[in-house]
Amino acid sequence: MFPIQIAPNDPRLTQICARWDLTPNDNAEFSLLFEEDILTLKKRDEPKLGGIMVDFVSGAVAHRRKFGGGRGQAIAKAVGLKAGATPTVVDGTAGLGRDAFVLASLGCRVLLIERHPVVAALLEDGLRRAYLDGEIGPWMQQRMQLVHGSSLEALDNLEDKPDVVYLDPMYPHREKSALVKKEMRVFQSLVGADTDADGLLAPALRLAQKRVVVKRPDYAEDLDGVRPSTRIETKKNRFDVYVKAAMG
Ligand SMILES: C[S@@+](CC[C@H](N)C(=O)[O-])C[C@H]1O[C@@H](n2cnc3c(N)ncnc32)[C@H](O)[C@@H]1O
Repeated sequence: MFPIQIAPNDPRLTQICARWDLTPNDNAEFSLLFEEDILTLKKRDEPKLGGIMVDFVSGAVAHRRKFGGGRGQAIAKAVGLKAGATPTVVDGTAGLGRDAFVLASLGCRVLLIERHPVVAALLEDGLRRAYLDGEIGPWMQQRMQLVHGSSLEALDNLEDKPDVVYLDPMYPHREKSALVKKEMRVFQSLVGADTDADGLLAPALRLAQKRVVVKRPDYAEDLDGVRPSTRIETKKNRFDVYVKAAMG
């Protein structure tokens, strides 16, 4: 049960609490509210940080889909997207679904697994609105599906083996907190560090047919101390690629 503050007279929030096992609590650190039909999370004592929400239809994520470099992006190369190869992907650490959305918008079918109930609630709300959108709704319904649970178990229980398992666990930030984007600060204080992330690599390698891709900050050590087959570097991050078989 995760304690959360909600507006008591909004029946949509009462439903969300029941569905995601959230406990309405007036003194909770975080509050959930609808802002213009968008489920939003705020840190109660730090309103200046603003809210976090999932919006695939407009805003930064939609902008990146339209103008963000398509299959030339590092993440696309890392999962092996190329002419004639559009891999299926399990995103084992879905978060706010941004990376998964980039891959889905490039044609990949992505199963998103998220264990934090509040993050999963925000993600489901973002998917609900995206599924209804006239432009992206039809392919979103086909390509992005959410599962709530821990990938530490779920990866070993999936029947359909994807080409790629993608992992982006939380990593403690090195930058001074003032430099971390406001939205990221709310997200980090909600989720914390994924200290058990090393345990994801082995089940990911068992499940993926072709490769496992791990997104890491450039200063981070290898996941579970295992050296990848290759690395794709970006300005702040790198994608560690563990190759099992050629993309074909
Ligand atoms: C850094 S965020 C991922 C951000 C995501 N790549 C994006 O583009 O929005 C990491 C997320 O993974 C989730 N997570 C960590 N370990 C997990 C596990 N074992 N199973 C499912 N979700 C997990 C955390 O709750 C958090 O929401």
